[in-house]
Amino acid sequence: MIHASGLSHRFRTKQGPVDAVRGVDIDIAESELVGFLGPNGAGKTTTMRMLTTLLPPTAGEATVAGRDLRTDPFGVRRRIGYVPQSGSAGMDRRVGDELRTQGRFHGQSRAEARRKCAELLDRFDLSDLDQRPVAALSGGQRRRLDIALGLIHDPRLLFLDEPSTGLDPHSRANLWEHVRALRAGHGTTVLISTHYLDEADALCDRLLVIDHGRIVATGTPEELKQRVSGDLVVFTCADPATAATAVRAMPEATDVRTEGGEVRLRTARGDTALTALLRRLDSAGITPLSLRVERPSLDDVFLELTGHSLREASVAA
Ligand SMILES: Nc1ncnc2c1ncn2[C@@H]1O[C@H](COP(=O)(O)OP(=O)(O)OP(=O)(O)O)[C@@H](O)[C@H]1O
Repeated sequence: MIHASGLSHRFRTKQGPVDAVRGVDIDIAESELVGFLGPNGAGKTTTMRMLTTLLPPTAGEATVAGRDLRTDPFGVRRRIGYVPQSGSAGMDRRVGDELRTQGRFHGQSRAEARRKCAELLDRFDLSDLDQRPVAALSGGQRRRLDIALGLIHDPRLLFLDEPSTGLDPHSRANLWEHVRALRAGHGTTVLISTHYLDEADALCDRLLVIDHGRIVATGTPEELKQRVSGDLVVFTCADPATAATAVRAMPEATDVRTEGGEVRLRTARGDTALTALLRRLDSAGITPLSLRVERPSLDDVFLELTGHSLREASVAA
């Protein structure tokens, strides 16, 4: 659904050139739900603006929804939906009119546009605001309208640039429910950037991690977490030093340490290594008193890949 190679964008500023995106390759299959993660200024929005034809690449090429970005930008636009970070609704328009007009613009009949508008107003808790001017909406309400506008024509490919930012938990849950329903019902492909790592972890099939304009990792959330440093297994027993010596002989265990009366070790898959660990301890005559497995989080992945925590970066922004 998206094939991009060597996609780059250089902004020219008075202070000199800014290489916002540096030779990005992206392949996204039909119906994939892909999370686009990266710290502030990593190049997510610039990449999305190129893929949605809003910004010409300075190098590279891409096919988006089966159409060439450079030679058929209108073909691309007809097939995609884009929810930018900043609002796309006209301030002097009424909420319902804006949605219905957008539906008509995409070729829907009057009745179809009315039906889709009612469905989306309901989905995003905007039904009471049908006649309200956009300028009189709160920030969260406006954000929900932006998302509804991007979804009005049931696009085959949907780009969502930090759609959850500014939404309350209830609206976030509604948004994700809608995104999943779109995929289940229509096979919609979705590229979504988010700073909510828990969302990305739970809901995306695959993640792309970008930093300083380059893709630094791609994989399922599970694959990325495994790549980092494996699970942490922590156990206590009567004699931690002897236990640590016994565990060091295990090929599955790395970085075996004793700390505060606990034995801590890293292993690629904590769940499968547990049986081997328990056998090993048993044969050494050691009985564990407590044992736990800690899986790496996506924030650990971030820290390892980019040198900083996404959580800290987004709080600071
Ligand atoms: N119009 C512009 N002119 C000059 N530099 C720009 C412009 N737009 C973006 N940049 C720079 O390009 C780089 C990438 O910005 P971009 O907005 O793509 O990052 P991002 O990953 O979307 O960040 P965020 O998470 O904060 O939205 C940054 O260094 C940014 O300052």
